[in-house]
Amino acid sequence: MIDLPVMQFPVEKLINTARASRERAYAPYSGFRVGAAILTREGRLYSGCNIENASYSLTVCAERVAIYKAVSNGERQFAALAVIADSDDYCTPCGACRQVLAEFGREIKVYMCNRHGEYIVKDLSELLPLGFTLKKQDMGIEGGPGSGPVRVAEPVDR
Ligand SMILES: O=c1ccn([C@H]2C[C@H](O)[C@@H](CO)O2)c(=O)[nH]1
Ligand SMILES: [Zn+2]
Repeated sequence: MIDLPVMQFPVEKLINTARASRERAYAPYSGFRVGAAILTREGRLYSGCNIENASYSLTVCAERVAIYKAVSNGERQFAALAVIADSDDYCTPCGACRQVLAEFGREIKVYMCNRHGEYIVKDLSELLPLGFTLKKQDMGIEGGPGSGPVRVAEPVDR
């Protein structure tokens, strides 16, 4: 793996990719259009936009769309994520997206942008202190999550 340090990658390119994806946001209910982009440690980019739904709760954030696109293309190692909305405020990822991102590492840089492309940047570990993880011993298997047979939950007595 090349493990491109994030500082070697132009942050503007990451943010511009997120901004371009925002143009494809499907947000007829909130009108709040969001774009995201995630950078792999080998330097590949995946983008996402928010996709809303008439049932509201099925809405998916731009960040998770980007993460899921990347992971479904075989990516697991991430350097940075950018998120941008059409707002003067910095767009910060929701708790669900922080947790989903944390599945793939705590050292990921998160660029939270305003409409002008200005940003604040923090490590995911700062955005999600004490986030939930399964320890090896919780899974009852050697390698931790993903490396062994799936444990099926016991049915609950009613
Ligand atoms: O970081 C965020 C915050 C909100 N949204 C979306 C969800 C919903 O479609 C709309 C309003 O919350 O913005 C994102 O995609 N990312
Ligand atoms: Zn979210």
